[in-house]
Amino acid sequence: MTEEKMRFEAEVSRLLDIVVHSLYSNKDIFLRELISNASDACDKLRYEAIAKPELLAGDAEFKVRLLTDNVRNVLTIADNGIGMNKADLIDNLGTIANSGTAKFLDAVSKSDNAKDVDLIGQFGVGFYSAFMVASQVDVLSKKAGEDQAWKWSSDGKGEYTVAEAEMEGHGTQITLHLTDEFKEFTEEYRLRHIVKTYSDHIGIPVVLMKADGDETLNEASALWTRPKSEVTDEQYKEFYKHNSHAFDDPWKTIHYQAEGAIEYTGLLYLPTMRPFDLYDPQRKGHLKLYVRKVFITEGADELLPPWLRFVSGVVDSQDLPLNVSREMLQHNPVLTKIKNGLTKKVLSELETAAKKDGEGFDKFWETFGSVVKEGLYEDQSNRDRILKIAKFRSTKGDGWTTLAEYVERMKEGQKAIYYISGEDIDALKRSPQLEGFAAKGIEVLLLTDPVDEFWMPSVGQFEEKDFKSVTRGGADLNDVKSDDNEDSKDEKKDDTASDASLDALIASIKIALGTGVKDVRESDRLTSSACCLIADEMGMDLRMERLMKQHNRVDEISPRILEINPKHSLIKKLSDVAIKDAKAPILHDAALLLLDQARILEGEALPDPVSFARRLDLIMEKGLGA
Ligand SMILES: Nc1ncnc2c1ncn2[C@@H]1O[C@H](COP(=O)(O)OP(=O)(O)OP(=O)(O)O)[C@@H](O)[C@H]1O
Repeated sequence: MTEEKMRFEAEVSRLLDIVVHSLYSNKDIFLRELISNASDACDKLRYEAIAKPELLAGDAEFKVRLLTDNVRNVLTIADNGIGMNKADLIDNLGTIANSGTAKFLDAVSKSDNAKDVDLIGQFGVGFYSAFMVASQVDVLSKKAGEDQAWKWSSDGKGEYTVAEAEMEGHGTQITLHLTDEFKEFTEEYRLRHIVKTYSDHIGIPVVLMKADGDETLNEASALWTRPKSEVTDEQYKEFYKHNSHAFDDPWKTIHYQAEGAIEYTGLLYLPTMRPFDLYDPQRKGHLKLYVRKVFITEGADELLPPWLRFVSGVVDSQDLPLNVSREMLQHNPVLTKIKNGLTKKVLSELETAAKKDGEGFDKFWETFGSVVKEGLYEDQSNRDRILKIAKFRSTKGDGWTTLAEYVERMKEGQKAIYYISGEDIDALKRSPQLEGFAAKGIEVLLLTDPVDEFWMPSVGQFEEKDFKSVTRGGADLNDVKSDDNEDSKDEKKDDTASDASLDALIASIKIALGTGVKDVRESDRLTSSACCLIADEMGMDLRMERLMKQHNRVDEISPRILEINPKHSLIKKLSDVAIKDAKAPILHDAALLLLDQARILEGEALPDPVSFARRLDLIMEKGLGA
């Protein structure tokens, strides 16, 4: 028998090192991981056997068997699932096949403290957890439909061997040579307890092989097929962890039976924590499709819209044919109906939570709101319902607000729902474009998710009120009734540069800036800043355009409108100069400085910082009377 010696991929060695050096304080979970893999292997064979029943070779009673030997200190976990051939063993147990594990390593390497349990808690390292309790692991496996069995062995220290082997039937037997410290895992009571705690929901029997007769340790009926009243919270939680490869607790568990035209059982979970790969385009969801308890596929886009991709669980259909292939799932009318049903169910659960559990819902929104908002432009049929539960930050207080609450607070004469968007809440709050709104007591929504730039233009309205960016077009603030003290301020005409002098200043700024700006005009939205940039009414929103530029979706930022504040003392002084001498050299430098200042306020890079610095020096020198 030839034995091949191979080295683990470097990443696996690193992973093993972390696992062995006590990643999880709770060692019991190695058994959950191995039983979970065994049950997945049985699910896979059950599915393959639909088309090729001969793969079962007469062994259709799927089960996981636990064998112990407390003299040799050995625990074996055996299944009659799909099995692995030589290539599978090398691919699955010698490299990082699982993208989640690769991400895990990535995250650990970025963390200062490799024992950062919160971070690590989000990941499962599956098979490799066996090395937490064993000094050597042997995997004997035969793939269903093949004749040759293989044995994989390793002490987890950098190398493993693969050799031809003998084995009856197909499946996988994982033998753990336990270290003395973990002798307890050959004790029947320990295994009974662990299986009950972590693997009770597994749909196939987990059987402890004993001298005095075998004992099935788990319930062995798929959890979702049991009546709700017979499932405990703990069991729901464990199933969530197993099914979703998650380590948090679910925020909501939705277990229901859909009856009528289409019959299916849904067991859906809304997580508490954001899965680390939620924005990874390669990510597969964790909603599994079963047809009458036979596993068909996982993470099918046909089951849930992308804006609900954080939902995990199981859907078991009565109406699909058992031999449905994964390819046949696309455009399948039954599946489309199930998808609509699941979406409505989750939405109504969210609506109820928004009404009855404000705090819980706010936390959910904080974690998943940016994903749910994708539904506002992707899912026309549910747009209105999503818009009603959507929450926003605003210039009123630090909490969240709904659009309905915003509308209730709108000022007399205010026609639009105002918003400003950008990357950072605090920077947004300081935007000069907000000054006039603040002075009139008008609330402005503060949007910081990139997705906001996409749904805003396509949704356009809420309760017939237009959404309007405060960085685009006219502010229309004159129609809104001011708070009393502000009215009197407005009336103080001598506070403002005269029309004629302001016109002269605007004309000279326009000449100085040329095509660098689209227009220069008087602002009604500024109170304390001298100037700001605004996008054209018809143009793209300032921040939207910047975002598109970052993603190379537009080549050039288009010229903006420079608004100047006629009440600002600098503008007044410049206006006085302009009316006396339109060609005064200071006006040219001042125009360029004002534009650069407005760019800085926008958080934009200056096109020519050297000239900016030179001009600033010059003006400072003049100020010092040099
Ligand atoms: N008992 C088994 N029978 C057949 N294949 C198995 C078995 N155990 C593991 N494998 C294979 O090895 C792969 C790696 O297993 P591992 O537990 O490391 O990751 P995983 O199960 O894919 O993901 P996770 O650990 O996040 O649940 C599995 O995807 C599977 O293909």
